[in-house]
Amino acid sequence: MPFTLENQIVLITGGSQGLGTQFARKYFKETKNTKIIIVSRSESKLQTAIRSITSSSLEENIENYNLSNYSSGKKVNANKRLLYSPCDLSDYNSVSALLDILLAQDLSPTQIYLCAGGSIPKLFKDLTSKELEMGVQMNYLTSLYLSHKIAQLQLQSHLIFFSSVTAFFPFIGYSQYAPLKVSMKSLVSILRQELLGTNRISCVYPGNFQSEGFELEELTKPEITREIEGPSSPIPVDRCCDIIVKQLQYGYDDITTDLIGWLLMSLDMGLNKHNNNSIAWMVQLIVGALVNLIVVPFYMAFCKFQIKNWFKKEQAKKDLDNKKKEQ
Ligand SMILES: NC(=O)C1=CN([C@@H]2O[C@H](COP(=O)(O)OP(=O)(O)OC[C@H]3O[C@@H](n4cnc5c(N)ncnc54)[C@H](OP(=O)(O)O)[C@@H]3O)[C@@H](O)[C@H]2O)C=CC1
Ligand SMILES: CCCCCCCCCCCCCCCC(=O)[C@@H](N)CO
Repeated sequence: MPFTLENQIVLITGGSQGLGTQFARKYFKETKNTKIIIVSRSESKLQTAIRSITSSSLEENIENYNLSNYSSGKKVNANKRLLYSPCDLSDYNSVSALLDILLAQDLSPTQIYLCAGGSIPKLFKDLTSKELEMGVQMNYLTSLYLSHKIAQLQLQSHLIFFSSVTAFFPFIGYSQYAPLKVSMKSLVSILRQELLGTNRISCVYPGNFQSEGFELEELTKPEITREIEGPSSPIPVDRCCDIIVKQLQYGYDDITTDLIGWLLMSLDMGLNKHNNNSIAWMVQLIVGALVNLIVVPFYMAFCKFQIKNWFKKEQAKKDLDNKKKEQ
């Protein structure tokens, strides 16, 4: 079935900012009949997103957009195309309640963008237990619980998961985040087998793009992490959104958003990238095999040198600070 924006019911998690809001904006502006529901924990952020998408004045009663205000007795107005619903998707019961409301309002989603996620880049030893827990909740449980409910309800939604380039190459500074994005890749592979024939399942592996989340992670990102991810300079969020939609329209289901992401995915083809036998896939497979053989051993030696050097510089800085304190 061809991928279209029109005549859909689109559920977007992580829709209160960043890429999620951008998808909602694109559907709202480029379609006439598609209904869009944005979900995240914070009602105020969702309302801000609604106002920015509809460029509606502050006076308009924003509560009219709140799906939670409608019960089975009070139906959503048929011409209401944009709605929001506060929901902590890392809480299973909240996810169940969200789906109950959607089904009661005849809003069974045809497309679901599982954008909720985010990272706190730090060295592993510097992370707090709360930050570790948040990493699992935001980057795995939010997608796990929602896709589990979709599978149990046997809804035939097109599921679009969001992993990251770090799933192909987890590296220093992303211990709170990358392991969960690798888990996302693994879950997608299994669901493609278990939901074969009922759900189209896509997985996006973005490189860096500008968003509120990206700005936040820059605050704690170790310099060595920034150095390694240098080749993935952040692209505008609208460009990232358009790249993803274009590839979905081409029929691709393993999607990257920049060249380095494509290259790193080529190194990770394995048993799970054979779901769209095409020339593009063949080229990527051959490039990956050659680069794995010829470039990767040298790059990994260089990367190890970079990291060792960085630790030496950090230690020198600490020794200098200690000397100053002693004087
Ligand atoms: N920006 C980048 O460079 C990259 C991002 N990605 C991935 O792309 C996706 C979108 O990224 P980006 O736009 O930067 O995201 P942001 O960090 O800007 O926004 C994250 C969104 O997730 C929501 N969210 C977080 N936790 C929960 C929860 N428990 N339940 C419901 N909603 C939740 C937040 O809303 P609220 O706080 O209201 O809950 C917010 O809307 C993420 O999965 C991210 O990991 C991948 C590679 C690069
Ligand atoms: C042949 C070998 C060449 C290897 C080159 C290595 C280059 C690594 C680029 C990594 C880019 C990581 C982007 C992370 C985006 C993300 O998920 C975070 N912003 C969190 O949101």
